[in-house]
Amino acid sequence: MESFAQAPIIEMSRLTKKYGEQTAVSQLDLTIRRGEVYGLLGPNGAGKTTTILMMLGLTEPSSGKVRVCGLDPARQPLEVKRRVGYMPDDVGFYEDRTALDNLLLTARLNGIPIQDARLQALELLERVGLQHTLTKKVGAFSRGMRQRLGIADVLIKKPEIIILDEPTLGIDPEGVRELLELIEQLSRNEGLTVLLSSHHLHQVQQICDRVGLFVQGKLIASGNIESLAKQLDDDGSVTVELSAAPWSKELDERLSGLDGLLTYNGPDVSDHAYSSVLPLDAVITGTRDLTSEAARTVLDCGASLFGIRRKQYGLDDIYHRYFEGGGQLERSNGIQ
Ligand SMILES: Nc1ncnc2c1ncn2[C@@H]1O[C@H](COP(=O)(O)OP(=O)(O)OP(=O)(O)O)[C@@H](O)[C@H]1O
Repeated sequence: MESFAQAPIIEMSRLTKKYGEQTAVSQLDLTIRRGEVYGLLGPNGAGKTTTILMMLGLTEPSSGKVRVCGLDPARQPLEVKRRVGYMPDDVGFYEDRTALDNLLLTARLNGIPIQDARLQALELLERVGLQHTLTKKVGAFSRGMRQRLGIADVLIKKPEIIILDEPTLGIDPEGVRELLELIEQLSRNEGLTVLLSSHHLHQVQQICDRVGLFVQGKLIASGNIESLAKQLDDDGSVTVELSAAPWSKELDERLSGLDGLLTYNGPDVSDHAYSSVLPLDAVITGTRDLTSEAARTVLDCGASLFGIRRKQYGLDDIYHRYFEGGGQLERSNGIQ
């Protein structure tokens, strides 16, 4: 039986949104599980916001299906709104009121009794690190403080899912780190499902369990970083980078003759450089991992090994490969 933690909480199948002739979201198949932190990653105009609006019932799909907590947002928007907290990229507050006042207003709109609301709001302000700003008007808040208040504002109605559109936009690095930590804690400690839309690879990589890459309305890849890296590296080849000295003709020849080698990119050496004590670099790609054989070869040739590592693909490589290589769009079939 499927455990609670793995139960789907958001399901989209063949979800499509057209604006006139333009397809903003095309045939989207995606399932997000309870408690997951999922990152929607993609350039401007990729369809991230349109997807979010369909989940919230704020725009109707042209075709296909979306279910949020088992509900159809187009038919049951209020039910969905009760369960989902949405923080747009530019949160609006009453600027001449305090953070506490703003939270109490949101609580009132959500039908929370005033006594409970006050306690909850104070607790939330502490949780997002705004407990020392109780008398300050929101108009005087920094962007980072506003975003933290935005998170408290979506949490006050105790949602099952929070959707954050570019939550770290315009915040300094320290503020970003704190905000990401807060989001991660919310998911880990309280089982909250988090959907995060972003342009920032590194931030998404830090806290998301899985990432979906959107390009031109299509979800072209989805998975954890490891599985995306595998998709990137799907011909099974392994690349090893090494640094050694002194370099010799023998070392060159033996490395380029390794069994299972696909490509060898040795240093550009002159006779003089062969005797250099400065380490030189080589890149070896094989049909399998040649790290230990390459290391042994260096030592057998009487050279010192200054470094050797199997190349690991990060989200950066993946992002560039998918976003800059139109040819990769074909891989979109059958992802979950
Ligand atoms: N109300 C609308 N009417 C017509 N076209 C729209 C409308 N909303 C969005 N679009 C178009 O749909 C496409 C997807 O836009 P969307 O805002 O979903 O992208 P996005 O990935 O969220 O981009 P960004 O990162 O800039 O917010 C874009 O080409 C956009 O111009």
